[in-house]
Amino acid sequence: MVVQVNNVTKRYKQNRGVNQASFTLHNGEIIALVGANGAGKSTLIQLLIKQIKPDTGEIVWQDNEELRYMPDDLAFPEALTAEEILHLLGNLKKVSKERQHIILKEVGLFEAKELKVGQFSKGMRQRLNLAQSMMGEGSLFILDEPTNGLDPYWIAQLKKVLLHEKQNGQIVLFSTHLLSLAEEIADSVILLNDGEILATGTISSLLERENCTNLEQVWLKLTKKEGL
Ligand SMILES: Nc1ncnc2c1ncn2[C@@H]1O[C@H](COP(=O)(O)OP(=O)(O)OP(=O)(O)O)[C@@H](O)[C@H]1O
Repeated sequence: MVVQVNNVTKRYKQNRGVNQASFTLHNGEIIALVGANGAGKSTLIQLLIKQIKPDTGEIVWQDNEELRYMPDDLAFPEALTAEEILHLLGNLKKVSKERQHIILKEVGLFEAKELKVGQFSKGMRQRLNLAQSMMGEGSLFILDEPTNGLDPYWIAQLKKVLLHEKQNGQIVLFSTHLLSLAEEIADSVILLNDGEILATGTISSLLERENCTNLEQVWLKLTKKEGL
């Protein structure tokens, strides 16, 4: 499956949002969406998941439009347990109990499955958020700042999950402020700044084109933050 984003613009007040974004997403590819606070990453993600509509431009899907999504923050009912929440969502998304338990194990919440979410730490809530996004169908997997609140062990586990999804032929698109993570696991990068795509392409092509040795240098150079 391929997703094409053609000249997509979404303007909020003061012209912020996303301006004339164009790129193509391919199967079996991990794409990192990077950019400063307010650059437009979440806006672009909301456009991709059809939570908002573009003012102009279009997003064209070559195949069915099913996707899975991990928002940057997801409030769960505090009085329910992790198992109950996955069970409810599993019924909606037709995911077997066995698969629900496998996912709980993958995100390290199997032992805590009978604890109420109200007793969860921030990292545990984020892992439950990851778990809900791993359920269901769809060949586009979108994650908005998935490392938020995760400790180094769980960031390492998240990397494994994303690489595994890629091996299964998924398109994995995630936003992040961790440029080293983008460099480590992403095939390509979309660098947003003030709603504009400043650069897009494979990591190696960006490094070569900008004559830089790492993504941080590319980011500082293109966003003109060198020397700050
Ligand atoms: N619903 C909205 N109404 C008005 N302005 C908005 C809305 N959503 C986003 N914006 C503005 O659009 C711009 C891009 O915001 P967005 O949340 O997409 O950035 P981001 O790159 O995800 O930022 P961060 O790294 O801080 O999460 C910002 O200037 C923001 O204030």
